Amino acid sequence: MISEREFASRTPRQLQLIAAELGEGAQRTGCKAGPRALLPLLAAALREAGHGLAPMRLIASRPAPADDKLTTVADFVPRLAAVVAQAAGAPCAASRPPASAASSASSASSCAAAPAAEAGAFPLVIGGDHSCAVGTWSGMAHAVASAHGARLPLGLVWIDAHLDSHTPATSESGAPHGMPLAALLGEGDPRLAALGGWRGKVSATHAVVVGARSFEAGEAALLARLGVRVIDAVEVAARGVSACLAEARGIARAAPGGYGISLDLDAFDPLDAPGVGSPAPGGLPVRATIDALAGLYRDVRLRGFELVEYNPALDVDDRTARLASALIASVFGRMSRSTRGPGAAGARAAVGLGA
Ligand SMILES: NC(=[NH2+])NCCC[C@H](N)C(=O)O
Repeated sequence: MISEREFASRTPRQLQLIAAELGEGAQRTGCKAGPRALLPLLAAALREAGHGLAPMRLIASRPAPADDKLTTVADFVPRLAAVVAQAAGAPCAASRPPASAASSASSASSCAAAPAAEAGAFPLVIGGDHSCAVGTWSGMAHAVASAHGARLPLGLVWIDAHLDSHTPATSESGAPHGMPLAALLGEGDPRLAALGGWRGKVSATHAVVVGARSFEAGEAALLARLGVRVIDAVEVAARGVSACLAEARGIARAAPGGYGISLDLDAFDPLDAPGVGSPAPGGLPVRATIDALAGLYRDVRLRGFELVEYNPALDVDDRTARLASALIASVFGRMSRSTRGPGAAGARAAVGLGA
């Protein structure tokens, strides 16, 4: 929960919903259908919370040989990065020379919509498998670099059952959705890690993983070597999700470039969120997590939000979709004086949790 002071200083920004239709980063490609299935629900929840929405932006991965997932992802990621950079307000080519292929793509596409882009919307990216995160946060880092004239690394709160911190050298599955955090920290395949010609869009000292419980030794070793704080599921159970998310936010929001939140729906228990690409038993308590994220949109240092890995084919009675919609209603809900504001209460009601 953010302070009243942060709330008061928040300049309202238009929300830009970006659908990242990417599924080839995972072994099962069903998350590609996630954004289209979720967006009507999420848009309704956001409108109900009083948000004006910029026209929705859809970006899809192109069909590619099914046997080369990394190529598919590496093709998709710069396009998503360009869209996010534009939404977040990176200036167009006329005002600054492009520093990279990604920024030049961004510049070209942003000029058409320059007035909206200059205002700087708040990107809300809906995946897609989690490899889309490389595009989301690289694009955000580009927008921040353009605005500040310097490459300021971002902080990132990574809420997930997995660490997603493999490089191709340590991954057993070879699936890119197990690699995005490593890439954003500057490690692994240069097509992802050095997108736009530079590495380290996210700073290791300002990156935090919350809820991890399913991972392999190689990725855990990488995060330990880099000094990334990992608050695993055991620690969350011991300390409570609210305290853990508050700590994570404290670490991330001190980053020079501001911070983002990337939330994988598999962070929740498969009983609460069955419609995900890679379910892992255990998980964050739904009600407490939704409450802990209430009103976060108004944190002035929060640059964007990402929700990923919804697989509609595996959902049961729309349980996961309703959870996602309640979560978004809470994050983007109106601030109230108490931590149990209308956003959080409405969110709980929407997932059948009562008040
Ligand atoms: N974004 C996700 N669902 N990632 C799951 C990754 C699972 C496993 N660690 C792998 O690398 O294949």
